[in-house]
Amino acid sequence: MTATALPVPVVELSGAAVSVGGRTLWSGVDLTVGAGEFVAVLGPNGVGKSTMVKALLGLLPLAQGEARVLGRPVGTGNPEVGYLPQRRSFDAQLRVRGVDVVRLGLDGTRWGVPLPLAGRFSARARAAQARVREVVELVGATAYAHRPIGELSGGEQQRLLIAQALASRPRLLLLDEPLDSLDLPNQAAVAALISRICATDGVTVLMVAHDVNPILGYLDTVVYLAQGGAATGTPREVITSETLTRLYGTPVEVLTTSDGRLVVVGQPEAPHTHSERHP
Ligand SMILES: Nc1ncnc2c1ncn2[C@@H]1O[C@H](COP(=O)(O)OP(=O)(O)OP(=O)(O)O)[C@@H](O)[C@H]1O
Repeated sequence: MTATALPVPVVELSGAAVSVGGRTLWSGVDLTVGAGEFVAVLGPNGVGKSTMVKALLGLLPLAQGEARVLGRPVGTGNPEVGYLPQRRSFDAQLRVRGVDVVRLGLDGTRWGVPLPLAGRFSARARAAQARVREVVELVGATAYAHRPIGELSGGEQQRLLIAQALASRPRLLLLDEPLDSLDLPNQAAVAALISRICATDGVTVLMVAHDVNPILGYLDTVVYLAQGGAATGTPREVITSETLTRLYGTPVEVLTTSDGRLVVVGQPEAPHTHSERHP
């Protein structure tokens, strides 16, 4: 009898540690993430959440342990990995349309160079247009995607940027604080959208976030980073008063609401600016 091959994990970290400038940010991180899972990377400011994304992109070598993405050692320029970096904003005067920004996710290097007339009607161009339409619809941005991106709200811009990252059909999407600067209803809406993308398209999403509450109901796995330690597992395993108090070094309480949802109270607030990097 032939044994059925187990699916290859999308993200695997084993005994992983990262150092910058000779300082260890986090260590001993073990994580296995499968297809279609929604994972949040959480923890206080400066603990190294973005650095974890950079390590998975192959931009920063691990100091210890091993990192594999889609069964292979991490490397740069993997077309199966989509990435949305932290803190993007568009100038209010920018006239480029939302759909053009999304299209950049397919052929970024050719942006702004008009195709020759014949090229505009080629099968390839038609397929690209169809894909842009499809992802714009998927993120619910059809109504405003033809407007200049600079005129759109933060939440609308964020949806179009997620569409851009999805355009090339990545199997892993790395999002660095995509909810930053969104109001609470928009944070919940974008979290619901990401969860839908995981479920319907089988895309694995690893997202850095500050506040766990708006996304908690959608997460399969959480990674809490803290100085000198880390905890990974399902929200129910990791999000406990005891674990978060230990990781943050300050009292954090986890409550269960009458309808069974977890709520984290007392998690240190994220400052609006990164004072140590942007005085
Ligand atoms: N290339 C680098 N060289 C030196 N230090 C760095 C480098 N990149 C990051 N750091 C430092 O590593 C630490 C972790 O940075 P990182 O951006 O990963 O934190 P974070 O948890 O994402 O923070 P935040 O919540 O504030 O966005 C910070 O102290 C930062 O200044």
